[in-house]
Amino acid sequence: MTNGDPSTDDDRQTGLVTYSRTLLAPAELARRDRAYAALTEAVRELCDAQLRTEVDLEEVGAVAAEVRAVTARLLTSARERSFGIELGHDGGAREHGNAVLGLRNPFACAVGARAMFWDDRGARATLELGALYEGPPGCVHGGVLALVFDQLFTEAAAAVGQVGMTAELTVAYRRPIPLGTVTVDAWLEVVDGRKRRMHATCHDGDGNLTAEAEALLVLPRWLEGSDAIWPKRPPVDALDGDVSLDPSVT
Ligand SMILES: CCCCCCCCCCCCCCCC(=O)SCCNC(=O)CCNC(=O)[C@H](O)C(C)(C)COP(=O)(O)OP(=O)(O)OC[C@H]1O[C@@H](n2cnc3c(N)ncnc32)[C@H](O)[C@@H]1OP(=O)(O)O
Repeated sequence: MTNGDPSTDDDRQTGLVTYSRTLLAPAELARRDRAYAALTEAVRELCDAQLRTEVDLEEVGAVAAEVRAVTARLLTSARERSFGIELGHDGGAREHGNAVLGLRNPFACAVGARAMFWDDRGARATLELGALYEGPPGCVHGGVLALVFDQLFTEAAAAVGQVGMTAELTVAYRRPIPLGTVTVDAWLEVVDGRKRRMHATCHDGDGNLTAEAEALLVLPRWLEGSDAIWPKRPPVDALDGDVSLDPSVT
């Protein structure tokens, strides 16, 4: 099965994971990633503007027609299914459709300098969760935070070489989280065979502890001893430097 994208070859199957491999030269792949990252950012800005605009209704109608026309242009050539996982030239995995950190997903909040970073105990991120992520008025949606924790736990486990899938996730919401800057931090606490027990915190922009989470990650039986490839993330010291939109792009 292929993913309908002529720039990738047939899929490689590892357990339940399907990989495709790019057929593009490295420079072309990087050029393409930059172009799609710019498009994604533009769409993200559009979504925010669409949510907050107060232009008159005639203008709203005109913009809706223009956006539909743009959508039709994009669909003149499009994949038939989700992005999935591709393998880059360095063998690294590219999951550009991922809902939290996908390079081509406008809903993703952990991209560029806001990426999820790895260190020797886990992973963390400083995110900007604006109006698009609202739950209680002026505050971050609890489900959005659970989504962020779910991905962060996976990252933290991978950072210390203990990959797994989320089997259980519990969030304790301690106080409302104002929209804006949010810092999340996750680490591995206990490994018991294929089970990994994780812990995480969330702080708001003023440094208040707003939520804590626990998760049980399990290395799936089908993944044990397999050659599944896990994405690599930038080290935490990249936080102070220039972070590319996609760490797999060199
Ligand atoms: C991973 C693949 C990627 C590969 C390449 C990379 C690609 C890069 C991907 C990036 C990915 C990002 C992803 C973001 C984070 C998600 O969104 S993860 C998605 C949400 N989670 C899921 O879809 C998981 C669905 N559940 C499952 O697939 C399976 O139930 C599990 C969790 C893998 C476990 O299945 P299993 O391997 O058959 O485990 P099993 O042998 O039944 O149990 C093992 C142990 O775990 C315990 N256990 C299992 N489930 C539970 C549970 N729910 N509660 C309590 N205990 C449990 C069992 O009791 C058992 O304990 P012991 O008897 O050993 O003490």
